[in-house]
Amino acid sequence: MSVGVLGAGAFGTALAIALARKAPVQLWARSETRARDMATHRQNTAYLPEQAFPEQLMVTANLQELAGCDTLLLAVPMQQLDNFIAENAAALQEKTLVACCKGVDLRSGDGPAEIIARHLPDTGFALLTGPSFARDIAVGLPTGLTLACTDDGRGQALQKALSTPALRLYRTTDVIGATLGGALKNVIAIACGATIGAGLGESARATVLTRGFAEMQRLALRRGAQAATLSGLSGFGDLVLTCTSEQSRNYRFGRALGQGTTFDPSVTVEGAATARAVRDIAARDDLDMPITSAVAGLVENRLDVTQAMQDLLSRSLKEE
Ligand SMILES: NC(=O)C1=CN([C@@H]2O[C@H](COP(=O)(O)OP(=O)(O)OC[C@H]3O[C@@H](n4cnc5c(N)ncnc54)[C@H](OP(=O)(O)O)[C@@H]3O)[C@@H](O)[C@H]2O)C=CC1
Ligand SMILES: O=C(CO)COP(=O)(O)O
Repeated sequence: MSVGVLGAGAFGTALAIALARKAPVQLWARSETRARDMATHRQNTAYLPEQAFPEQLMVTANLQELAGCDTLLLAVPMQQLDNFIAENAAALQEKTLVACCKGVDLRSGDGPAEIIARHLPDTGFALLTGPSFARDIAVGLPTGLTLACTDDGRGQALQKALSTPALRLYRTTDVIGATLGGALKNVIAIACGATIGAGLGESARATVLTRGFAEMQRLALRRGAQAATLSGLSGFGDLVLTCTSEQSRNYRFGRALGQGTTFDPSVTVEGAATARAVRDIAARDDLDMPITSAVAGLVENRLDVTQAMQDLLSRSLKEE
């Protein structure tokens, strides 16, 4: 299997570094200047400074140079995926595409699998997700991930090719569960960050995390996911990581909302758009997702954290 990585941000670069420790990898950046800078300095100074590239990592801004790769990892942000696939469909045909993004597209309400199937219906698809910070992967720290693929034969081949001594991939055919777990944990991480930022305490955060997990399960099970996927790495595992770590951009964004401070708008915060997309899906499906709705309200500046918490606490009492 020959692997290329499309998207040279933090995650794409980290995956390329990890995989290039065992076999040649091509990393594609959309910016010629960035690609040249990385090739010269053998590191990604913009997104992942001080992580030296292995010898077998090649960088390019020319997609044609990845023509020989049979497997392409897509590491662009979720809200860019639709346009990215549409613009580059010709180069992506007849490849196996492994989406590495976490979220739900705001325009269509779709996840990566549906978006790719719409543009490239005959292309092999898998999703790589789970609790993993880019820097940890790049450094070579032990990390467990979920590889979701409906075609289990393809899934087994990808699991083998993309696992390394430090990166341990678990396999599932439940693409729906893996997609929704990875998308929704970012929304709940914003809520947890806001809770801590507003000084509401760690007990409150534990409640938000746990009731957030109940929301994740409610939506995912309704959409056909398996319960075991939600309690696995791509669901519960990533939820715990993202809701409790200062490394998480979603958590830090939520904390800034809670503190009433500004947050750099150029930073990728997948949970912000996903909260709005999922709030709309839940309304259509007649599902109760109060924490997700509260996060959508915070992101849209219709609510502040005090009001959001007041709304959540004043709901009628219910069974767990
Ligand atoms: N960072 C992490 O720890 C993890 C991230 N992920 C997921 O990976 C995905 C990517 O995140 P991450 O790498 O962190 O994000 P970053 O913000 O670090 O990087 C985003 C990258 O995508 C590129 N990009 C943006 N839009 C386009 C486009 N239209 N066409 C081509 N390239 C584009 C950017 O290019 P440019 O620099 O030119 O703007 C940049 O290289 C997200 O869905 C995230 O949830 C998953 C697990 C861990
Ligand atoms: O998905 C991640 C960890 O698994 C990265 O989280 P952030 O996007 O919040 O930084």
